[in-house]
Amino acid sequence: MAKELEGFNFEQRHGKARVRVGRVWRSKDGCRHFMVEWNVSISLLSNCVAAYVRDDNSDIVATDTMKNTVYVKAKECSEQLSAEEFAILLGKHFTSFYPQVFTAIVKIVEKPWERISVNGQPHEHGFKLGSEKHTTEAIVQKSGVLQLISGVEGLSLLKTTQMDLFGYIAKVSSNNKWLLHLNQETHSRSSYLSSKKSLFSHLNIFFSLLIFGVCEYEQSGFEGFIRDKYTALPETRERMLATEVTASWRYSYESVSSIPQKSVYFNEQYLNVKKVLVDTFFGPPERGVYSASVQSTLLQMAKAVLGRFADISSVKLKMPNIHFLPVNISSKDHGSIVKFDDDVYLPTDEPHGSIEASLSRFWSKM
Ligand SMILES: O=c1[nH]c(=O)c2[nH]c(=O)[nH]c2[nH]1
Repeated sequence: MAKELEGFNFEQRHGKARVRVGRVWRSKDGCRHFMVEWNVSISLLSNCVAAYVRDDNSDIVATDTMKNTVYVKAKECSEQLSAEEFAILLGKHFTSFYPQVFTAIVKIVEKPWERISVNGQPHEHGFKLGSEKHTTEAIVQKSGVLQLISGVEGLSLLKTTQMDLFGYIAKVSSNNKWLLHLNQETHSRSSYLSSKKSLFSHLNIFFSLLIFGVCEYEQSGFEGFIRDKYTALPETRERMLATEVTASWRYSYESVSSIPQKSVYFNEQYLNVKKVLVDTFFGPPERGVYSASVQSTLLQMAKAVLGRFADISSVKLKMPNIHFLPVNISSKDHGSIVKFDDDVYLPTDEPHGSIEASLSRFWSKM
């Protein structure tokens, strides 16, 4: 909240960032362990202007106390809970325990420890580190008003340029039981290409098109953009599409008392949303889905989330376009040494395209 101070607007907050805590819970028989590792950042909005203007710290909640509180509350949580619930629990504590504090902002990044399987059997107490991270931010007011945002960061996704039309049809045919008899000598793409003029091949193409309708076999392209004297990028319907998704979504629960009571509800929701994002990016396993641009894929992903989850009011996606550059090498003496044929790429991480957008329901406040 802005305050007038000696003719200026003044806003302040203070907190403790990056408090790391691990918590283990055990099943009733003690055999199965559950664990989380959280990185907690707390920011308190409070009436402590005197500390800035009069060297009077009497209204300050020490950031060291905030750090200790994370461990005390983790200890007190005897049942496993989600990062969202822990963030809300901390927010409720700071805003109710201290008269000076009117708002608490608690962010948590959960490290992706996943239960390991040994010989296909889930291990009782063994974990390995996964890749993308579950994030959350709870903003809790003294009145109990809540804003709850969850997200995922570091979700790296890539779809390769799809094979050409004949390769695609060969794959479709060889995976399709009732076409298999037409397809005895066409399991590999090269044998397919060498026999592509045969009657069988034409029948394959015919039946494949019949079954799958319009043959949308490319996975990603980028065409029809502005061309001018600065533009060198060729148009394409065949390219690698790689990104590292950062997504955040706002839940529609508006008070701490209205959140679902099921203890790991938000963990389940995190997995559900992530699945919808990933499935929408890739499309069905056999066919995939064409991406006309990162922008178009991003919007489809955002729409899928809002379409699927009634308790999510808005979603924000950041999807850098991580370029895989075609490799073409030629020498003065030998001419072309490597000619790009949708096969050899130079992976890069910078520069990268930066594409982000958010989508909200009309009644959303995000
Ligand atoms: O999907 C894309 N969107 C862009 O805005 C863009 N710009 C660019 O150079 N390549 C791409 N690809």
